Amino acid sequence: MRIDVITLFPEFIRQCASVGVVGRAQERNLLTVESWNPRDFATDNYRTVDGRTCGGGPGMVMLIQPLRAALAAARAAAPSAARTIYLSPQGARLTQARVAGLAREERLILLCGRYEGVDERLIEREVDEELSIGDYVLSGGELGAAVVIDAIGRLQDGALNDAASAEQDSFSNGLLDCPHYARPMQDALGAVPDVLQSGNHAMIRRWRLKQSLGRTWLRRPDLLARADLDGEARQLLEEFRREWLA
Ligand SMILES: NC(=O)c1ccc(NCc2ccccc2)nc1
Repeated sequence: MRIDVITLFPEFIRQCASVGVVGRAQERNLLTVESWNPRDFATDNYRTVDGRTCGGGPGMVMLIQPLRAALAAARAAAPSAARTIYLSPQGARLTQARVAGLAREERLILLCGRYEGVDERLIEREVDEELSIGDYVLSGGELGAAVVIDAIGRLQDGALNDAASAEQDSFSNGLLDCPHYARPMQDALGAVPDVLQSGNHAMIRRWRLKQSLGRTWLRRPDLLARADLDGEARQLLEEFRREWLA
């Protein structure tokens, strides 16, 4: 998969995509992340990329011309068509389900706004989808792009050493994740739950599912309301609730 990022801070994106699982995915040629700086495509002597807001008001808006030229260069850099995504507070909320869909695309172009954002005409004409990583305003779309790159990168086949861990992630089944423990089994902070030391994998699977259901019930009832629970899950949740309320 190839992701091209249009950003005034290419170094930031390059760094984010060079560490950890995403960096390894790039080394394994599972993912390519390239950045394009609109300032390199500005045609005036001052390399201007922003302009005053028409109609007055505070702040600046990113100009059409440098962005269109950078987008055209990014598109021309590889043969296949690319879905163009604009990171903005006005976008649809990013969810794991949406990430899973985007992870199957062959190419993405991520457009990062700065200042008050991008000229609306560019969004209408060149952007396929607006995405928001949450209901808050940042100084730029780059952190949103980094989030999208990370969430998608780790889902590329071969990126995670143990593919199962992507399946068992929080949200991959619509529930929160269960608790995790490592050695020592006994520590000043407490003991690892006995079931995890039992070696009984059926019991361990049930315990983990029960913990995920219980945590989702306690912390994110909104997710639980949307989850499609089978018979076993409903029974385990009931057990958890009974024990919790006892
Ligand atoms: N919540 C998000 O995903 C997000 C994305 C970008 C951003 N800041 C840049 C910007 C500001 C205004 C209009 C368009 C882009 N802040 C938050």
